[in-house]
Amino acid sequence: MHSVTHGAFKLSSDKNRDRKTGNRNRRKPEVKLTPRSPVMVVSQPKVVTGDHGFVLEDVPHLIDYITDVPTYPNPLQDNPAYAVVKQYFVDMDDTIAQKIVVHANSPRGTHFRRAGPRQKVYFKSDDVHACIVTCGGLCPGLNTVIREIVGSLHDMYGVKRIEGIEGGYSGFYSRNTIPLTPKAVNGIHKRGGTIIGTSRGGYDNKKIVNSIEDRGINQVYIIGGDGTQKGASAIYEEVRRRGLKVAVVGIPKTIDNDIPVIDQSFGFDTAVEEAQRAINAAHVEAESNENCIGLVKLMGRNSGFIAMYATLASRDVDCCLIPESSFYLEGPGGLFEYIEKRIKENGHMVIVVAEGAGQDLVAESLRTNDDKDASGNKLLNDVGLWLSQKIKGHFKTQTEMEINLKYIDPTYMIRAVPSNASDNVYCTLLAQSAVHGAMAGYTGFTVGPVHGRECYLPFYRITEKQNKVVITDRMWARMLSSTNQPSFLNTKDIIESIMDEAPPTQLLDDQLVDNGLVTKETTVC
Ligand SMILES: Nc1ncnc2c1ncn2[C@@H]1O[C@H](COP(=O)(O)OP(=O)(O)O)[C@@H](O)[C@H]1O
Ligand SMILES: O=P(O)(O)OC[C@H]1O[C@](O)(COP(=O)(O)O)[C@@H](O)[C@@H]1O
Ligand SMILES: [Mg+2]
Repeated sequence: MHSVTHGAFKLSSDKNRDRKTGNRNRRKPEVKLTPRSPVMVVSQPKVVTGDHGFVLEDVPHLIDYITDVPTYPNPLQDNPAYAVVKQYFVDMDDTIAQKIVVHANSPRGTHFRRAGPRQKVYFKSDDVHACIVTCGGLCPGLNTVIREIVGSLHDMYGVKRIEGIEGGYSGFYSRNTIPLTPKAVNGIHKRGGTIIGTSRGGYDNKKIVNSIEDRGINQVYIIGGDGTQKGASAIYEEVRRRGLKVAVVGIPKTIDNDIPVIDQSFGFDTAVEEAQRAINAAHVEAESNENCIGLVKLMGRNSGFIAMYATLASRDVDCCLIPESSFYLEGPGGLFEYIEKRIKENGHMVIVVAEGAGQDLVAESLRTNDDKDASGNKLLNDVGLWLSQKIKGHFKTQTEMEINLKYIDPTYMIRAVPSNASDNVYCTLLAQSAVHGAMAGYTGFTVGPVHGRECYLPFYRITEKQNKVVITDRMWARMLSSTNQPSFLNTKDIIESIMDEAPPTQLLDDQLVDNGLVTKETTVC
């Protein structure tokens, strides 16, 4: 293990040791490449340690691989709007704790670098040539993030050259760019979608970095979900391998809220709010018709957050089905039994199903579908349609009860709306933090709030796993108690859920040390 000092901390890096388990040669931050991309050397995580089990999972900086990068005073110091803020610039040693529920003897645990403007910047305003790209599925707030990146670069740092890459990653090498000026982006936050377009697939690492190099771009803002961030990480690695002075910044986007570590993703709040309209409609239909079931399908490929939060918010939902919690239809404790009971008691019911729920059951009765989208994401069977048919079939053939079923699929309508007020504010903070980070010379990072504070996170922290609803957690229990639905849980599900979800920060101090995640060395400030 070798260590170097970095600010007030000590930077430890053991190339052969797994950062989390401490086992040798078992785990390295994963950068998956498309088959066409050649194997690439992945830079080591910057893990910094301090007193009392303090660990900083730091992000790369241009000076990590380029020597003699000149610095300049931050132009914000002359900005009248910010001059009044007491201590506007972020202290170099400010970090944010990942875990805030602690005991008296808890180690200080994992921290992330606090986002925000720094005293020194590593780009002269006139030299900045920035670009923005949006990739993957739509999400409310994309236009707000674009608008606010342009605004922050222009108004705070006096940057004039900002371009939009058209139509996602492939736009880097197959399309013209779109000039983005404050005037061009004025008012776009009131529109859904993305003014620069998006796409799945088309990721070609070498061609993208060639395009960045050829165009003389030196700040790249990449807005997208888990797939996009894996691509962004590989772009950063290639930029670094070529020794380019280019800041590569990710801004996590996912309507499904499936990105880990950050509090929540932009657009999620809007999606939950918009889902209420569909649930209300289902409830009105269900209440007004005899023995009626209102069934609503919501987005959530692998994570059921939208369904869970929309259910909790609405209070009209009798059953919520999500990918993380398997369910079954027939027999005691099954869905059909519960529906019969609710209809007999209430005369109506509302079911919310996330699109990724029950895919194993659907695959059993439909032709197995192994199709993938252009990005390699598995295409899902329509669980809403399948469930409608199953419920109708059951009541027709197995019971005396006649039921009505109204199926509502608002999925794309929810995704296409503009972001609400709270998401707009959130997107503004994300964009400003991203710009401050790039101007300060940080690179190879993504930005997001951890316990309400904007942080710079290394790419691997948000791509190594997906954020999922923990069905042994209090939130799911709150949801179950609000609907009174069966839990459909068996012991195996509970054990699997606990094994999957135990976060590394729950480790105790000694375990952290034993596992080689931190060293016992401390640094003299
Ligand atoms: N493992 C990966 N490595 C590099 N690029 C990827 C990877 N996965 C997806 N991409 C690219 O990222 C973009 C968006 O990915 P996608 O999965 O469709 O959406 P999202 O980023 O929202 O999850 C696509 O252009 C896709 O080709
Ligand atoms: O039909 P499309 O546009 O490919 O996307 C549908 C998928 O996109 C999502 O809205 C978001 O997925 P991404 O975060 O991967 O973009 C999923 O909820 C949904 O399954
Ligand atoms: Mg995705």
